[in-house]
Amino acid sequence: MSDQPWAAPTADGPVHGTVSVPGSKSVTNRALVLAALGTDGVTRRVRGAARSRDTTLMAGALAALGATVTTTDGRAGTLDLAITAPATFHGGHVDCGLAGTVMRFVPPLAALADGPVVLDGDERARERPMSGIVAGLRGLGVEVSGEALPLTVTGGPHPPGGEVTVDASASSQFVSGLLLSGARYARGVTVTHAGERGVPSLPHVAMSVAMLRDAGVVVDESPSRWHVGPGPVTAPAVLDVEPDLSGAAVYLAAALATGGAVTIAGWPDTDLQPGGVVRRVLEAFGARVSLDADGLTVRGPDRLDGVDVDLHEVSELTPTVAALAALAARDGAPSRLRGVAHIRGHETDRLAALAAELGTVGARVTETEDGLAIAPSPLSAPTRPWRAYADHRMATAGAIVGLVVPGVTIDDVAATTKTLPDFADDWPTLVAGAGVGV
Ligand SMILES: O=C(O)C1=C[C@@H](OP(=O)(O)O)[C@@H](O)[C@H](O)C1
Ligand SMILES: C=C(OP(=O)(O)O)C(=O)O
Repeated sequence: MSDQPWAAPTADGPVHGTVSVPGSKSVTNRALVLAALGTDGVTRRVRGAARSRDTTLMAGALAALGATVTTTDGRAGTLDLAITAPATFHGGHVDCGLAGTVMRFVPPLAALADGPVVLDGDERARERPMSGIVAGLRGLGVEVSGEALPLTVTGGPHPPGGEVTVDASASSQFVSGLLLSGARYARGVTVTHAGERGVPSLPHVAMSVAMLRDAGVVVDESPSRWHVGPGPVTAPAVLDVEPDLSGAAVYLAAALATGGAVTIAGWPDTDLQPGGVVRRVLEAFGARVSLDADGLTVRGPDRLDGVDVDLHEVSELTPTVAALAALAARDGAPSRLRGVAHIRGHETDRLAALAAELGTVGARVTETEDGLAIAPSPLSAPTRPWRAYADHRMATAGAIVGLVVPGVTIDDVAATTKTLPDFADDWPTLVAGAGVGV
C-alpha cells in the first residue's frame, strides 16, 4: 500500500451490487479461544475467518502460549484455521495490536499458563481501558502487574476463580473475556457488573454465552450477572464463521448514500451478531430491507431521513451511522446518536474523531456526553485528507462520505485490514457497479 492518501471513489449514480463479506472477527476470535481451551486432544476447525489483522493477532497469541494453529486458504479469500489445545499453556509474549478481543480475551486464558505472560500492543492499545479485566483477574486469584497494557499475568495452571464484581461500563469485552476462560478456573467464574452506566454492546456478551453453551459449558445469567461453571470446554469440531455484519453495514451504506441497492450474500437467517439491530438502524434512515435466498438487500431512499438512535447495543456501528447522518443532514435532516459514551475508548476516541473528520467536509457535528448531534449543513470537498486514526471504522466512514462528496482522500486506508482485509480493492469495485467476492 502506498503512503499517498487513498482517493475514495465518488459514485456517478446509484450503487448497485452484491457483496460477500469475510467472517466476523468477534465470532472468529471467540471460536479460536474456545478451541484453544479444549483439553480433549481434538483439533478444531474455524472456517471462513477473515484474513484480517485482529484474527491473525488472536491466532498468534494462542500459538505464543502453546496452542498449535495451522492456517489454510478458505473459500472466497477467507481463512480456515485448525487449532489444537496444548496440555498446558506456557508463558510467553503476546502482541495484542489494537484488538480489543485480544487484549480482553487473552489475559484470562494467560492465567492458565504455567509461567508469566506479557501482553502489549500498539501505542493506542496502551490507552484502551483494561480495568475490568485487571480487577476481575485479581479478584479471581490471578497476579496481574500493570493497570493497562503492557501487563504481566501470572496465574499458574489452576487459578482458583470464584466471584468478582467489575465495572464493565467501558466495555462488554471485560465480561466476555472473564467468561470465555472461566470454565477452566477451579470454581468457575461469576461476574457481576456494577457501574454508573450499563454494560454496552450486550449482544456481544450474548454471543459469548451462546458460544460457551455450544462448547458444553454451563452458563447461568441474570441481569448484570453471569456465572460459568467449572468443567471441560468442548467446542464443535468445525465452526463456520458467519459474515461480519458490521462490516457488511458499510457496504449496505453505499445503497443508502446513493439511493441504490446492495445485497450481502450469505446473510444468516439467525445470527450470533446483532443482525436485526443493524437492519433496524438502516431502516431508520428510510432504507427498505429484504431477506431472501440471494441474501439481505438494502434499497436506499431518494432522500435519507435523519435518525435519533440509541446505539448502546451496537456501538461499533457508530462511525457508519454518523457518516450516513451527515449525508442526511446535507438534505436538511438532523440526527442524534446516543448511548455510546464508551466509544471514546475504542480504537480511537470515536466521538472526537467523527466530529473532527465530518467537520472537514462541512458537517456540523457536536459531541455530546454520550454521542453526537448532527445539524443540517451542506457538504463540500475537504481541504485535507480524512484521518483514519488507525481505526478501520473511521476509514470506512470516510469512504461512505466520499461516495457523494468529491475529493475525499483517506490518510490510512490500510487501517481497514483490522477487520476487512480487502476493503481498499472491494469498495471501488462495488462503486463501479461490479459484484465483490461472489
Ligand atoms: O466482544 C466483541 O467482539 C466486541 C464487543 C464490543 O466492544 P465494546 O463493548 O467495547 O463496545 C464491540 O464494540 C467490538 O467491536 C467487538
Ligand atoms: C471496537 C471495535 O473493536 P475492538 O474489538 O478492537 O474493541 C470495533 O471493531 O469497532
